[in-house]
Amino acid sequence: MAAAVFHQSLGTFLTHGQANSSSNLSKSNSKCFKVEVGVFRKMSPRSGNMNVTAIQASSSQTSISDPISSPSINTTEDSQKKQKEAALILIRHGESLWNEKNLFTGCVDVPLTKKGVEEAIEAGKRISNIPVDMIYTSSLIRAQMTAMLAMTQHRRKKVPVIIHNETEQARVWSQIFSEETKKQSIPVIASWRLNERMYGELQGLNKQETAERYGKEQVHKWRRSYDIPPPNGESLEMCAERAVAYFKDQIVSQLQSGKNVMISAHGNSLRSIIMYLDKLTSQEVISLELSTGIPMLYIFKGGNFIRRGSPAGPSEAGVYAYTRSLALYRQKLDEMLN
Ligand SMILES: O=C(O)[C@H](O)COP(=O)(O)O
Repeated sequence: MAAAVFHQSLGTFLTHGQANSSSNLSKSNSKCFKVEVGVFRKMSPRSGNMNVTAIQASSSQTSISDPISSPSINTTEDSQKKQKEAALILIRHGESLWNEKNLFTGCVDVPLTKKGVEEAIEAGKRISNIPVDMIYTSSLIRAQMTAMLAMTQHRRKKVPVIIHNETEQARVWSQIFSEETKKQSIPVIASWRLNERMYGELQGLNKQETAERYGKEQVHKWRRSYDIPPPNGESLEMCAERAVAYFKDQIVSQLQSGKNVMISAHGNSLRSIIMYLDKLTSQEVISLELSTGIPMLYIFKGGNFIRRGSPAGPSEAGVYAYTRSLALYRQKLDEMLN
């Protein structure tokens, strides 16, 4: 399987990067969704029905403008639309050198592997049509590399610029003095609050060997339970206390003002944010797995987060593009280039 997000409540893997994954998705989840024409209704996870993942969108499903066919994105009408909706892209970093070695990583700062670099570039292709106004990353290099590599694929060719506010001097020395250049930049804000959960005394240990030593069940509890921390490390609950708080304090206001936001972070900091966005219970979050390098799209509208699922490929229009016409345009372009 190329990549997957597993969701217990869906009872299935949502596969990506496969030509027919959208239809698989529709079939496998047809019992779980209530899909109305042009609308994805979010069902209560607690009722046993499931949160909605996008299957397909049409141009009537969102009023966010098509950035290719409507380049005049700054008109009054468009900005009114933007006040109502914004896109939120979440991406777990690409494979790191310690993912490859199957070591607990947590807050140890290791870079991407070559495969991780490729995953980040591939992720960038999948979101290349979605205008990005702000980028948030953790303070760890694997998340920052992923964000930067993904943005190399973006159609708008804006330049991601890391904001340095750690000291007054850093802020002053990194100023930009051209309004035009600022417009062509995307601020990148790094915060340790989006870091991977601190894995305590498991950091640097091999996951397989740890399971053999302490038992699979115990290690699974450390890795996936909501409130059981690994020895001297953070539980998901503790990780949520900083990551979700940061999301609510710093990021939601950007979305409310209509800015499209990308967050490049980690398996567990993103699990805690997704738990919040999808209103998952502490039981449901146990089965939430995020693959490396797969962007996930939410639309923020009327104060709600509507999950659009993960970008699956050019033929799966609405999953990753705002409008069907944009997706078809993108598909044609991809076909011409390949
Ligand atoms: O920190 C790590 O080791 C991984 O990035 C996430 O690990 P997990 O899948 O054990 O939570």
